[in-house]
Amino acid sequence: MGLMDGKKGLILGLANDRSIAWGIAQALHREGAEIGFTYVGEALERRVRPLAESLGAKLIEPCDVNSDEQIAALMERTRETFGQIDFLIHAVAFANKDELNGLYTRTTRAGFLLAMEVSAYSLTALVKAADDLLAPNASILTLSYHGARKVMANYNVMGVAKAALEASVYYLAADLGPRNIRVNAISAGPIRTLAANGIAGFRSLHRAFAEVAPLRRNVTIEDVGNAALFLCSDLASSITGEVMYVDAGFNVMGAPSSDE
Ligand SMILES: NC(=O)c1ccc[n+]([C@@H]2O[C@H](COP(=O)([O-])OP(=O)(O)OC[C@H]3O[C@@H](n4cnc5c(N)ncnc54)[C@H](O)[C@@H]3O)[C@@H](O)[C@H]2O)c1
Repeated sequence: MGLMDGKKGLILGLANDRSIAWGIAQALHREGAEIGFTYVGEALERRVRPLAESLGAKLIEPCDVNSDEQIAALMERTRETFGQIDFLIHAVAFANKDELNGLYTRTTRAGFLLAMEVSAYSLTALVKAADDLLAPNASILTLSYHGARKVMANYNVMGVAKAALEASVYYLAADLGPRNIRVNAISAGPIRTLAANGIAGFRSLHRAFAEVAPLRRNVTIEDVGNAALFLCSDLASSITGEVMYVDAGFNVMGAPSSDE
């Protein structure tokens, strides 16, 4: 018996086998979930399709979250393939590389709006479009980062977008709670992925993190996948509106320990 037996849903944000979405997909699949995947553009489709097929995916569709038409088409295909869905995983974010270095005060209007649209509004757009597909007990999950709450050098406009994303989790949880639909976020520690490559100084941030975190290590996509599995399963049936840290404890530290 798997924790996700009989559950079906969508994962948006798979780019390659280093994606957090891949860690989540593997954990949910291992416990019996049936998963549909999306991709953006042909280059990513070539990477996503074989990964999705290796998990027996019946639905692999394009979806640029900035397009209401593509979101609507995705939900139509989802209805045909699955009927209702029990989970929706949003592992999507983007900001121009130019905005992810130096001073936050240099953020452009266009760069701000783009980061907000892809990284924050898209969760609301997806939930809105999936509304009548969501089964009672469905679980919605997004990915945040500590830069939403504390200043992280170079994270800049993405920190502001993640703050909006976390607030969206609260409001969506309040709206959908009466239907027993849960909405949560995982705030993951830094992981070397395609998206993380765009952030200036990420390598040294990644290294320093493991020196400061109470567990003295970085987190993996498997760690995040297992936490996502918990939040999407019935084990977490009373948890909603929560931003759960999966960060080896980094967020509780004020100053680094002086034990070495
Ligand atoms: N890697 C980290 O250190 C870290 C830490 C905390 C949170 N996160 C968050 O985890 C999530 C997944 O990122 P990742 O690190 O696995 O990187 P990733 O590059 O593997 O995934 C990012 C995904 O966003 C998708 N995307 C970008 N623009 C899109 C659009 N317009 N429409 C649809 N999809 C779009 C990309 O195709 C890609 O699949 C993101 O929200 C990211 O901010 C990452």
